[in-house]
Amino acid sequence: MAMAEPVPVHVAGSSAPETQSAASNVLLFPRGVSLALAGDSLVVKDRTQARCHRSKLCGISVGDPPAEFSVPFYNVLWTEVTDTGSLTIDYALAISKKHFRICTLTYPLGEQTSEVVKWSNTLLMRAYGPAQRRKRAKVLVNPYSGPGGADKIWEHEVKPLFEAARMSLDVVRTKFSGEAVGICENLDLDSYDVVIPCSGDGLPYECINGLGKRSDARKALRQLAIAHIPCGSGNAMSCNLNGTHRPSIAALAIIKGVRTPFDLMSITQGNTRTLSFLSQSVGIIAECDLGTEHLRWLGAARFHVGLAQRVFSKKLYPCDISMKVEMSEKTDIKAHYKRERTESVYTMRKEKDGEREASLTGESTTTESTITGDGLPPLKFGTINDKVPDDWETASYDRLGNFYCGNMAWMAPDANFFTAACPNDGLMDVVFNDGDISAAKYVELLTSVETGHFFDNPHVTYRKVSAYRFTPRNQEDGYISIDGEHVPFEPFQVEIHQGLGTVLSRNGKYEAAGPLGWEKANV
Ligand SMILES: Nc1ncnc2c1ncn2[C@@H]1O[C@H](COP(=O)(O)OP(=O)(O)OP(=O)(O)O)[C@@H](O)[C@H]1O
Repeated sequence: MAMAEPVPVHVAGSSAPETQSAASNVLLFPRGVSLALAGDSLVVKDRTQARCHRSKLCGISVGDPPAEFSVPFYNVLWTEVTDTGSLTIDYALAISKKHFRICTLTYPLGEQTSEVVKWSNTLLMRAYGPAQRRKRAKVLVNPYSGPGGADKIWEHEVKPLFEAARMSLDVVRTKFSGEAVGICENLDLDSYDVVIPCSGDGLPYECINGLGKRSDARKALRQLAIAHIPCGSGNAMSCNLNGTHRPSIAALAIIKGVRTPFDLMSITQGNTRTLSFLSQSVGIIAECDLGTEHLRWLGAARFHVGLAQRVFSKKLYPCDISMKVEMSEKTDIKAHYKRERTESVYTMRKEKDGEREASLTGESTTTESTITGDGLPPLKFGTINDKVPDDWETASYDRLGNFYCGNMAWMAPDANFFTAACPNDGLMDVVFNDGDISAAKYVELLTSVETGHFFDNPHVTYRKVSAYRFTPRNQEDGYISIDGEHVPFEPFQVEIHQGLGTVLSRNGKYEAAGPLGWEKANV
């Protein structure tokens, strides 16, 4: 980090009103050094600082430093005029497609700092936009997530970025399965803005269920956002909200993340009620997810290996499915998606100014959440133990190969199963297909997930539903996966609660591209 000598700076335009609007965004320093707020970037003219911006060949810096370089506002982590009279700017510099390095610009100032303070505040405003600055985070690191390595990821790739962004961090390394449930159940809501699991999708599931167990569950789920640093093998939450499964890129997305209302699903099974944020599956996908634990060391590849092993078996999963179908035509679903993407004003949850709901009363539970509510919204359609409502569509499926219900688009990197999913449309996306199609067709079907053609594949039934019940038939045992967790092989019922939860997202929407051609849908 190079330091300029301490001399008064001049804010260009401050003594020349006629040019002020164009030039007051520029700080001038001696020897031709300047910092300018231009478009969506900070433009730095400073050869000494430009050394780390030299072009790279095979990762090695070559050539002379450029005369100037720009730092996207998105990458600016913090800026301030320090007590000792220096202007500092911390930013994240992409050193590869996967990693950032933190760089600091420091310029000692003279006496004339009020204009610089103003300039620095403008830079902060542009760097953060509507996102909350200096978020107060409860961080939960699962050392055993995915292929392992969450400790290192947190220490080396994530924590330095959060610290540079002046976030306040309260970090817990989880010691046993289920610990995050208790932590979130007992968290002081007013001390944190966000809970950040550094894990796979298992820990966010625990966090949401911990908040859901509280007597003030609705308030807690609304007030505390969940954000995700990807350290597991699937990392769906981070893919959808941060647009990446790379930890340091996710960290920057969280620093700049906006509070976004997020649908959650209630699952009733036996006498329990739990929350699901991601998916439920029965059939080939559930088996791949839950039957490949021994391949955990493979990271994301374990799902591919699992699929390849099972595609040829043509196993069938007979069942009854009842659904409250809201949309069944793919053209209608594309139009709905277009409306959500382009017209929705309900994409950002305001920061905490008077938005907090009154605390809800109710008994606090320390054991499994029971069906009676416990601060969660009441169930509109009853539970698995009630009669199926008359207006639901019920059918028997003797040849089912896969049933998959999702609330997010990507289930893993490159696995955009629920192309039309939206974060707060109050609807779940359901896909299912027969299991006795040829292996070649199956492979084509699964490949179409990666190419973005899955939604339009004629073998795929795609629906938007607000509730459903799944009842397995004629099978002794099998896999049911709720957010990747193994639950008993018993009937279950699901209903969605619009905007019950809050997440941090990069843009107030999912990062997936949507079903092909949605832009041209007739709305
Ligand atoms: N210290 C720990 N020891 C053992 N299990 C833990 C510990 N901390 C958390 N867990 C459990 O590990 C499970 C898996 O966690 P996590 O989601 O982080 O990783 P993952 O399953 O590898 O990710 P993915 O869902 O992407 O495959 C969670 O259900 C959690 O309860």
